[in-house]
Amino acid sequence: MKIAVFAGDGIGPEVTREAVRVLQALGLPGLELVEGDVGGAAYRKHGHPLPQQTLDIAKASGGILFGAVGDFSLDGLERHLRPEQAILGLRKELGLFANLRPATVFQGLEDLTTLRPEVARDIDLLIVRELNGDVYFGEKGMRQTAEGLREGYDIMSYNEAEVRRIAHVGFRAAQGRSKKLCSVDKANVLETSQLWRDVVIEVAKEYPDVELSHMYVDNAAMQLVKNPGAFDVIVTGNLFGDILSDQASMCVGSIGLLASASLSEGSLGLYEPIHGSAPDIAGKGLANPMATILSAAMLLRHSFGLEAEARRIEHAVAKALADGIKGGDLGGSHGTVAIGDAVLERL
Ligand SMILES: NC(=O)c1ccc[n+]([C@@H]2O[C@H](COP(=O)([O-])OP(=O)(O)OC[C@H]3O[C@@H](n4cnc5c(N)ncnc54)[C@H](O)[C@@H]3O)[C@@H](O)[C@H]2O)c1
Ligand SMILES: CC(C)[C@H](C(=O)O)[C@@H](O)C(=O)O
Ligand SMILES: [Mg+2]
Repeated sequence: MKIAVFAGDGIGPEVTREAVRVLQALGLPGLELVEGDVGGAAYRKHGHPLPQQTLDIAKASGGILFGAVGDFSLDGLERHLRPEQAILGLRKELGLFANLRPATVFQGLEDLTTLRPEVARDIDLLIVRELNGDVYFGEKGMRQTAEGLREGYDIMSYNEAEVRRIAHVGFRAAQGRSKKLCSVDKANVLETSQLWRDVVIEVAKEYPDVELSHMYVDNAAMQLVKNPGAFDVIVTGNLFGDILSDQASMCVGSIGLLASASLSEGSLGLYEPIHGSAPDIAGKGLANPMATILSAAMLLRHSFGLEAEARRIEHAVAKALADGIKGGDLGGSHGTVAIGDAVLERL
């Protein structure tokens, strides 16, 4: 089994190292890890955030473990050379259109959240985020208005095929859980969202066992804090899913806990924490690697069908948390390596 490891920038290499140690400790037969450069690190070395050799490594692998990209000192580069283009390029080039971002409160650890424990207690939700379209990939640029003012623009659009394929992912995910799907949009204002809603309603006819509801994204942001336990599966577009998943992470406890899977039509997937390169704590050994370790579990489950091994990792993380192993993001004092050690001890 060949796994590509793209550590990236900032805390990316620190958290990825711990996830790799966990993968290695499982004794998986034929495990082969192949490293590749992405992000600002790749730009500095090769002049591009997503070099061809990295793409080749990705395509030759069965799954990709990704750290994070982003380097503020490179934010002045033309957009196509900025570090973030590595992750955007991989998602697009590899057809990784379905982003699964689960947010579940760890049992007995309701006090990790900044919400009141009785509000957070029931959180067990899954955000299904479309990852290949929306305002992220539309035409964009800078121009001048007739009055000579600078104007930035980004075209938001979805076609019906793009909405249909992510809607199916959402409905199937709901079928495997408690059969409730909430589609989040902004159909009261955006044509993109009206089409989204129309198509989701059409697809719903194929899933009579799933209860479909719709919610505007502003209300969804509010309900995620008011009554997060009421959500099961949320299906939404690229931009709304990005924002709501960071919010959901804090409902659970910390952005350092949330893993993700970005899936294609085939078995190739990319697995990464939902957080970024965290330049404010990079290089200090302070980052919580649990989100990346949990992403490695998702990799084993979704790309290699190794459910038992995935659960071993998830139980070890939950046990470490229950035993009081907490990073600074959770008000604790354990560093990156100490958290990795603690998970390894409990595998
Ligand atoms: N998929 C990705 O690679 C990805 C995702 C988000 C942001 N980014 C990039 O990362 C850079 C920083 O962005 P940002 O500051 O908005 O978001 P961020 O997620 O990097 O950090 C936000 C806050 O959360 C904290 N944090 C994040 N991960 C943590 C962890 N594992 N443990 C403890 N604390 C953690 C950070 O210290 C910071 O205070 C930017 O260049 C951005 O574009 C990349
Ligand atoms: C780094 C950025 C391009 C990325 C996104 O917006 O998708 C990140 O915020 C994420 O959540 O994975
Ligand atoms: Mg994000």
